[in-house]
Amino acid sequence: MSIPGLGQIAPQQPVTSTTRTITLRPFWEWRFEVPHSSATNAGANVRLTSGTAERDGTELALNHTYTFPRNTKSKLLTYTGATLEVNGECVDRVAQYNTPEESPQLPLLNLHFALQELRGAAASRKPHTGYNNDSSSNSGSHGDRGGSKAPGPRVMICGEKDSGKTTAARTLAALATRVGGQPLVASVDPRDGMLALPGTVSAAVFGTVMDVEDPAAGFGVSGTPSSGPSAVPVKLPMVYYFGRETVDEDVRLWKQLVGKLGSSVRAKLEADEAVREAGLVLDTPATSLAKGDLDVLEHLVKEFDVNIVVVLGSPGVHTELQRRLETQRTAYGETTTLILLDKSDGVAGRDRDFTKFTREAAIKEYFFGDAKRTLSPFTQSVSFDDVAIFKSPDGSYNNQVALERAEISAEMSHWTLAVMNASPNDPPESIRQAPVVGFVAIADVDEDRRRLKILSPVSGRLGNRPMVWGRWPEPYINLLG
Ligand SMILES: Nc1ncnc2c1ncn2[C@@H]1O[C@H](COP(=O)(O)OP(=O)(O)OP(=O)(O)O)[C@@H](O)[C@H]1O
Repeated sequence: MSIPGLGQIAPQQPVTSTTRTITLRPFWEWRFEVPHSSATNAGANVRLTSGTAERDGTELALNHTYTFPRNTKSKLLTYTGATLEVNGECVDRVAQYNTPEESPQLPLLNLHFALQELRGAAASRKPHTGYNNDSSSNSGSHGDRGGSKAPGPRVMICGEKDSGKTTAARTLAALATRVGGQPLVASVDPRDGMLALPGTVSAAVFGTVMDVEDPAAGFGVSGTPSSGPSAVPVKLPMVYYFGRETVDEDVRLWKQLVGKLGSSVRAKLEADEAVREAGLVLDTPATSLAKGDLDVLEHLVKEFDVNIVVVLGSPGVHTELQRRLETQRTAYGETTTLILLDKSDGVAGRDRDFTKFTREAAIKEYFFGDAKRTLSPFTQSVSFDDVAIFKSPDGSYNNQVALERAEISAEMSHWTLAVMNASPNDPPESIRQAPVVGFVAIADVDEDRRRLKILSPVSGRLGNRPMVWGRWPEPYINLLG
């Protein structure tokens, strides 16, 4: 049980240049926030000078200075006790717990150990045979594998907005990776964008350490292959483009894309023994008790063969899901276990300015890199008639109308488009549901000469691949400015 607010000292005012020493006892958390209004742009520098500490499951190296950039809200936690040296601009506080049992981290840690046991059990089962995975199948059509051997745990994390879902998913993945596991991690919350720009759903194998300094703590675009060096081994995500902010803006399309992602996940669990053993961690969109939200979660349980559902801080959602899932079985014949965990009182709320800054920073980082690695994107001037840009016809919510070719217009300026792994001549529906190979940004539109200036992370002809112009994230002004 966590006791909200127990022993916390009042938040400090932003400190600009003094170096401070923070001493943490076991299970204490150093909670910090680097404001996006930080004047210096330098962020906060933190050095672990003794003991051990981690950010969302990934350990910090001793005596290495980490820089947390603007717009980071997070915590460093220690299980053993630690001393930190902190310098730079941040608002921080220490959450103190008299015993480990009071820490909101303990239930998550216990969950990790329980998952490790299930992974061990999966390893002792032989992989199943005879299941013919159809990766082109759509939602719900993945068949019964009752006779086959189940993979390791498929854990879905759900809860209300700002309940700590993504942090829990990242921590469980990092802890599994630390003991040599290679779990799949999937995010179907288009607001976040895991290892990809917002507006997407994605999945990747996490078999290596995450980037502690990333504002998204290893889920950001800096963790993917780029033309520059990388601080940590990159992950290779499977990405599908939704192009909307919330699921309810186009439930049908979201379900189709989740179906594609589910097929990719099943194929990966099937093909790779280490991944099969470690299973899946699934991060979900924020949920209320509304019927539509619960339908979304139920859909995910089926699509990803979820056998463990973790509900953070919402007894109502827990009870309702329990009722809905009681009689259901996974494709491996398993029942689904529901676990209700307290929401940590440390989870930070994020207002619209914060999330907008985060999105814009992700887009900028995708093309230009960050303080640690500068990328040099390519700018190409192309005739509009030599590229294939698709969009949904205006007003066509819930996907009743197929994609159509976009007409050139100044409105395209500064939008980010998804480049699809398809041919421009494919049917619009196939284009829409194709995997994403990358993103480009429209830097300028010349309607008179029918030319576009397009920014892309790599060189290469753009006409070979169709591009999709969504409705979200909003255009990022002045990428080249
Ligand atoms: N114990 C903590 N101390 C300080 N910050 C925390 C703590 N736990 C989580 N955070 C931060 O709080 C913010 C929200 O957490 P998180 O993204 O995990 O919530 P979420 O439920 O996934 O949010 P959403 O509903 O928007 O998807 C993040 O910036 C995260 O790093």
